[in-house]
Amino acid sequence: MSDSTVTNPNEKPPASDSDPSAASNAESSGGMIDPNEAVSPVAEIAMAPDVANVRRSSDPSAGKSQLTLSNLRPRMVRWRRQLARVNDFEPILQKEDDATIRKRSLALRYRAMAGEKLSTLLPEGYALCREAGRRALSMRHYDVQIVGGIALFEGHIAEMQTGEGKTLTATLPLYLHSLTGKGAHLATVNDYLAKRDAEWMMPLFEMLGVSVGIIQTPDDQGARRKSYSAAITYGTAKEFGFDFLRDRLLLRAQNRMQTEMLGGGDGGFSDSGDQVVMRGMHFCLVDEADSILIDEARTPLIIGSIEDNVRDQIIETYSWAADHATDFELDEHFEIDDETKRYELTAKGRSKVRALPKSDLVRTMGLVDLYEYIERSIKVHREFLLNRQYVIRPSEKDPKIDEIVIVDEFTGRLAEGRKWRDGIHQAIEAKEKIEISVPTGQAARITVQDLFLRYPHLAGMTGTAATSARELARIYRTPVVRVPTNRPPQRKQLTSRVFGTLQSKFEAIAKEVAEVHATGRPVLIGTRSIDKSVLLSKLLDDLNIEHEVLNANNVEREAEIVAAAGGIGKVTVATNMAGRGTDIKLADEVESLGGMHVICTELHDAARIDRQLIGRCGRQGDRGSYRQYLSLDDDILKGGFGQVKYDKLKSRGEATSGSADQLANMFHRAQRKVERRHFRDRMVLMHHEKERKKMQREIGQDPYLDTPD
Ligand SMILES: Nc1ncnc2c1ncn2[C@@H]1O[C@H](COP(=O)(O)OP(=O)(O)OP(=O)(O)O)[C@@H](O)[C@H]1O
Repeated sequence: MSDSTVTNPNEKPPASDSDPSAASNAESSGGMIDPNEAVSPVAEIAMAPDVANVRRSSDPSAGKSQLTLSNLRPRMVRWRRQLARVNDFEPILQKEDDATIRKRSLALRYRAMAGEKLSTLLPEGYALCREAGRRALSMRHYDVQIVGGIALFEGHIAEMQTGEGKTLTATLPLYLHSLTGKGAHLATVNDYLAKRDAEWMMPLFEMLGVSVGIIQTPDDQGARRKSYSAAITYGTAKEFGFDFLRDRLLLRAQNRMQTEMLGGGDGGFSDSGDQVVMRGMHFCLVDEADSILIDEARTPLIIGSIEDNVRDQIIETYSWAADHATDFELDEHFEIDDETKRYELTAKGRSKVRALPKSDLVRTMGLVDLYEYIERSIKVHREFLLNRQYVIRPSEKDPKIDEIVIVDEFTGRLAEGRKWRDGIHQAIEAKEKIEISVPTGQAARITVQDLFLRYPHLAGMTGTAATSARELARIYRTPVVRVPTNRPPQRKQLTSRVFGTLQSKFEAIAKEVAEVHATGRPVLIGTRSIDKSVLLSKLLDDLNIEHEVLNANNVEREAEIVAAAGGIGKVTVATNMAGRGTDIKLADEVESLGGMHVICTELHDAARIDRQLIGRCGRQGDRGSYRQYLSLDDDILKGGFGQVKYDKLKSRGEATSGSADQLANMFHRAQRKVERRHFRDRMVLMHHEKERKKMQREIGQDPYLDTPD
């Protein structure tokens, strides 16, 4: 394919700022409820519809895309000018053949390598990317995507509604930054998405002569090195972090850290044969930025080392505590602090611990430690439930051994390779009577925050950053801008329903599913845990409604289930793994029936997770609707208001028949409380990490390698 049949009549500069047809901010927020909307420091861009895409065959007289501004911030004026320059290139590039496009790309690379500023190369670079997208993928970057791409290049977090094409937008800053030859990384949440997005966008990059590498968890060092040597590398945040740590350990072993730390090293080679895999950190674009930069920021990435000589003693004490955890009664033997959620033994509880039978090994443990083991074990027995927070499955390394795999609350996926901290993971293993993986000491660790702050150029994309805008700006110095949708969203919110108990709520949900199902519209139901997805599935079976269940237990079939979920009459029950990165394509007839209907069965700890699920419908301006179902025994009420108030609400719920929809706001209040608590936790973690690093630097240690447990 060389010459394009599409001509571009855009010859005039874009229209004025005050275009009345510009999409309003309300439209650009997707009509969704955002409790923090009023206070969120998110910059808004308002744009007129990108007529060039729509016009292609139908309206040859349509003018150039117009960008209007909701305010006159200088950066937005600049972005508008840049968009105009990108658009100016379009008619020229469209007339050129593939080889010329590639030559142009090569010329840009030489200019970038010669030191020309990337911002000067942006208009031609983005226009080339757009042209390559149009030819190789049949997707021409919309104007809103170009502006999103400019915001990303300038180190922002771009909030783009779900389904607006973040994958394609990412190609713009990745391509531009790759020109300097220092490597551009795209960090996403899991291997599946890294591979899918890279392979999807590959033809575009190939057309521009840009190499792409993909990092997957099982890759060996050789494969990793090759992927990092590509101009653009897709991978998960976790793998980027582990590779950074492994390289650092290697460099220290080879005594090369000093130069590295002083900035002299370029991550090159060693004499001993072993080589680092990364070639430094230059630019990283973080997909699902809120999830990676905020949710995951709480768990540090750790590489273990050194066998612990008191391992046996520790293992035995975990088992001992697990055997006795249920002997302890709330209030009599232990208390739970409402604010901190800490479990603390009472005087009576402590004396009970002292009186418990103990083996010789357990007896040699300090008493204070024994109290802690018991407190932790009680907590685990009460709060960590099989098939909710975790599943048990044969270990990948050794299938004869079972292991605990965390179900990520935020993504609904199995969080491979992750462990709870502070002995929680081991206490759960003891409770489940499987092999206890006592930590072996840390060789290296890094928090997600530190990892990304090491990139001199950082940007992010997300569907739902508004609620985290302050935090993102504060920690990463990445301002959030909201990019409007290409077409006005048509997603309808139906009134929330509140019920007394989970049972009555689920029955009402099943009824609604049956009603919508009868119209032929596809229905997607999101549940907060695997066991609830199973419960709902049983209810649907009772009503003879054919459906699919998508949860962390059947991840192999995910692609197949998702591909079918938008078909006529399809019903899909999913844990919130369907909330991210899943593009559900609607069958043609579905749009005229009203699009997909999404049912949220519970609020999540963070409002943005709910918004992710809702974002499965009404994508790219499609029609769609959603409804939130709640009940007085929902976990969010316990998290937000504490056990005592929760118990009261629960008993009130048990006495309630029918619905109590007027209480819906209370649930959102509870959610905001939980969000605030998590925010405080993250700030405390950040503060401690900062102090620790400062102290270690003062005594000449490496904060990533010389890590206390
Ligand atoms: N410029 C474009 N032209 C044509 N189709 C597009 C364009 N941009 C995006 N799309 C289509 O929009 C759909 C959504 O894209 P994508 O999966 O990248 O969205 P997303 O923003 O990542 O959504 P989510 O937040 O749900 O992951 C895809 O089917 C893609 O093909």
